[in-house]
Amino acid sequence: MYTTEFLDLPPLASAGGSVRLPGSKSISNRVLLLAALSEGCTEIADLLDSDDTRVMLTALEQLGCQLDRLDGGLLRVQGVGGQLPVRQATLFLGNAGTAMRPLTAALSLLATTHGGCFELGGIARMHERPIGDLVEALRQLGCPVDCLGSEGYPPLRLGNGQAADLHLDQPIRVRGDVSSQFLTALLLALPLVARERSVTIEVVGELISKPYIEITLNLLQQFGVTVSREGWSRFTIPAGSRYRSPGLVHVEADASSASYFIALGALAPASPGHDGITIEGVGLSSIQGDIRFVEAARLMGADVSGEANRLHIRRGRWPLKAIDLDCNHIPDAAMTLAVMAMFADGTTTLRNIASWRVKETDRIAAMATECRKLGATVEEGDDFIRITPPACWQPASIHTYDDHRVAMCFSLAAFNPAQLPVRIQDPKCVAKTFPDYFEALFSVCQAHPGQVPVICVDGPTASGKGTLAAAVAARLGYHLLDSGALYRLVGLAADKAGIPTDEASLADPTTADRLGALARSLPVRFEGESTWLGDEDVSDALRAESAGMAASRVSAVPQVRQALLELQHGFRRLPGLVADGRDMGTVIFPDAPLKVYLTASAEQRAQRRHKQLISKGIPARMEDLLADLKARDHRDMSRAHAPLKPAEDALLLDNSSLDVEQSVCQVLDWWQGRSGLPVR
Ligand SMILES: Nc1ncnc2c1ncn2[C@@H]1O[C@H](COP(=O)(O)OP(=O)(O)O)[C@@H](O)[C@H]1O
Ligand SMILES: Nc1ccn([C@@H]2O[C@H](COP(=O)(O)OP(=O)(O)O)[C@@H](O)[C@H]2O)c(=O)n1
Repeated sequence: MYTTEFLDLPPLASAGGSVRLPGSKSISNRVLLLAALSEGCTEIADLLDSDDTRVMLTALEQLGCQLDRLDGGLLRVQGVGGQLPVRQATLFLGNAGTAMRPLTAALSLLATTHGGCFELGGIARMHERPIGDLVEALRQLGCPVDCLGSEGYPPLRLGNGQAADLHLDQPIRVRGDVSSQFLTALLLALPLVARERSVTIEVVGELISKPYIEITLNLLQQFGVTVSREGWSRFTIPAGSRYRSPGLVHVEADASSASYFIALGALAPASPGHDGITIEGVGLSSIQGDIRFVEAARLMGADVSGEANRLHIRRGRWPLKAIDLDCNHIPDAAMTLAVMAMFADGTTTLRNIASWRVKETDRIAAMATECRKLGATVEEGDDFIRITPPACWQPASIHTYDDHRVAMCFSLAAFNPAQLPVRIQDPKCVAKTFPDYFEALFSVCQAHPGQVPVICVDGPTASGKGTLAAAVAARLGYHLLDSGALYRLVGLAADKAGIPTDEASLADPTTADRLGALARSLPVRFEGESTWLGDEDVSDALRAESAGMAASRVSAVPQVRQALLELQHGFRRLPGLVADGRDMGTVIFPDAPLKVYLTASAEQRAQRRHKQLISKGIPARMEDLLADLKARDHRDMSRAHAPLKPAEDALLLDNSSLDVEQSVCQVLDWWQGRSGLPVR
């Protein structure tokens, strides 16, 4: 997951390949609650691991439900059989509507029938999301529910510690035209109190987002409760209902998450050697309503085929076709249509989307504002949005409103025909449903040739290149290439293979060829902070001064430099790279948009290295370090092949009087200047 302040997406050119998506949020949180309330033990496969499921899991544990993680990613939930072991708890539910609404209903009923008291709250935005209609319905039933902040909004107190009877004789009336989650919450909760009598729910107003109710009914059935319904206005839970575990439940991949990859397949040219995008884990027989996004994407021109559990998407009609569509049945996935609309041949109108206004953020306003930043013309109303594609695309920094879907939608704008980069602010907001969204996106996308950005940091030893490069890479979410480590590895590997690396031996062409062959087939693996050579962790051995000296000697051998060239180019991957070494800007990445040549006085550098070694418990003498350092500088600068020198277009940074943070800020400033992106 990218936890950076922002993530810059370089202009993307093509896409192809296969992605497996994380489990559906709607199914995951419903299944968790049902498994927890059931009799018996449920094993759940492919459960989504995200912010919203994590708050549900924590809440269930607090309520006394036993959860065990099994091998193979299974979660075992020991059901409580409708009897909560805990009668009092304060639950923090973040911004997860799929946890807040059903838990409110279930805990209200249990608190009232058993005499408990629960407080439910979340982050500030959760306290702005209405829940009054559900509260009203629960009060009709005789449940004590107090709104602890504003009336009609969380946080809530459910129950007052006293057991009381519920009024189940009259149908329970609930509004269905603001959020279908209120009805879902009641449908999930009422079987707990329908052992002796049937319970009926009447929906007031036109029910929105019906497909989500279908998911609920489908899952209730899997857990042993068959609800009968008259149209979409009256639902009856039969007498004698009780939840029984079905044993094993598979969670489908998230159909709303699939919408980004369906859109990707529809708007990206196929990468060489690929025939579009394949999505694994969700297909045409999905129980999720958002699978009907496929129909909407087809209307816009996408070529989508599929099987029960897989989808395949190719770019069909191009440009995409503008549409005018009632999106009430796909409220979440419809946001993706708004971004597809920017690639269409005219004005697209998405209607009947009033529920967008009460989601993670006001999504109509958010989509309108951010589409406009990119140059689109947008009209918005209470329940619609109308988008005309940009005549002239603008570089934009997309604000994401702590809304995962805004972030995921706008990543697709990186396919803009003007080949402008797109900045996504706060990319970690995707953690709500799809923590590794950007990794998945990058795994199937390609940038235009030479457009994966590289920042080169070259300079003499101990100038702080490694420190600076790592910090800049971490701030930007870029990959890191410590090219010196590769030369150090060759030195170590030569030592192990018994190939001499003293200067006289290196002058012998046979030795040079052997070293080149060794460098070409280095069995190297980078795993987090560790570097492995074959089956040996050489992370510490690599940092020894002797390894640096050996690296300096072998790095003068042209065969070695040539052998490492391709390996180094392989590090240039989306979303970008920071590369440190001696010839990053001059030889390896001559087209890099930013090259920094980092220096400090020899004395300063020797002092830094001394401090660094001593702090690691490695004995060192200043005089020796200074002498070695000068020898290394001399050899690196005077060798015939790829000598250390600033690239012609490098920016010089003497950090003798700067601390690490100041150097990092300077480089980030330069980078911001070259990115062509607005800061906000
Ligand atoms: N700007 C700086 N000011 C002070 N010390 C620094 C600075 N940059 C790096 N250092 C310190 O100098 C030491 C050597 O830095 P390192 O990144 O290993 O250099 P290089 O990769 O150029 O050999 C480290 O202990 C690091 O913390
Ligand atoms: N791109 C590079 C990186 C390192 N090297 C060589 O490898 C040696 C060790 O590099 P390093 O970056 O790990 O060394 P330090 O600067 O960290 O001391 C350097 O002294 C260079 O001779 C190189 O020739 N080209």
